[in-house]
Amino acid sequence: MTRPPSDKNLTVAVLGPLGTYTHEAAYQQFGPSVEYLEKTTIKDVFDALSSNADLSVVPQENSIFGSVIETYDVLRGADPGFVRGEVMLRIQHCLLTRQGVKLHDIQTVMSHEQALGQCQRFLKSHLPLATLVKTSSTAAAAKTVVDSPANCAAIASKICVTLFDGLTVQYEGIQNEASNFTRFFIVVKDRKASFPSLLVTELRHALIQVSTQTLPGTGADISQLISSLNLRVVRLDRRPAVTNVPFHDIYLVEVQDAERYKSVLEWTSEVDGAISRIGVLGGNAKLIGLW
Ligand SMILES: O=C(O)C(=O)C[C@]1(C(=O)O)C=C[C@@H](O)C=C1
Repeated sequence: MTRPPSDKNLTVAVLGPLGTYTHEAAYQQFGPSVEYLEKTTIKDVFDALSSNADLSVVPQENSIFGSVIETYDVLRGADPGFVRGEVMLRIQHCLLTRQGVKLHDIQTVMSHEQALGQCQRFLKSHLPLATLVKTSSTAAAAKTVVDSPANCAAIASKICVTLFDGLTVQYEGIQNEASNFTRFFIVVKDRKASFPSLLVTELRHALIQVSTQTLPGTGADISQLISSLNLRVVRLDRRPAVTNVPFHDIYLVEVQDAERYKSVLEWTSEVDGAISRIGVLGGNAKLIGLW
């Protein structure tokens, strides 16, 4: 492992523009002394690890709307980066418009698909006829509303009102449930990449890509592969493998066991052992996170 960069020199890629929840989550973890790189899409945030970012922060799952598909679509790939930490953020969505706009004027509501999904109930009851437009992020929607016709609104964080001139909060806390949290992953380039010591945790998590042989009927099936890990599975996501074999999937298996594995060394060797067992059974497994 190379020497960890000092916090002052750290560059952290986030979904932009500034004002997104991803930026807020990264700021909660790393504060004002690091440099934030604003990227247009979640894929771009991951890709920044191959150019100028030391770390990337990406949304992983929301407590109302579930897994963030764009993130898992990168995590299922050949070079997905390596998860080294997590941050949890409370999400309070607001309906933002230009000043002077009334609720009945609104015909278009823009936001990231996660935010539109988390606010479905409000949209159905207050703006049932509005056209919903997906944007690359919540803050991108807020920024667009500033220069759009008055009948446009955005779902975004209240912070956007202070960042983009001319916006006002029409409604606050419009998500389906008062309690709303998004969990974010902190990602580095690969397992060998350095990471700040503040990310060393007691959580004992690992994230593993698992898939069966592509030819049906050869090798162990997915339930045998996952049970051969012999680790406590806490999350399971599945995405198509995007090969020419239809319905061949990649499973993203998150395991955790802080109770049983007190030392990092013991945990790491247990996870590495579990991955080799999958290979012995004829499956494919790749470690893509350890924190
Ligand atoms: O658009 C943003 O503000 C983001 O940071 C993305 C994102 C997500 O993809 O889940 C992050 C947190 C909220 O759940 C809504 C949107």
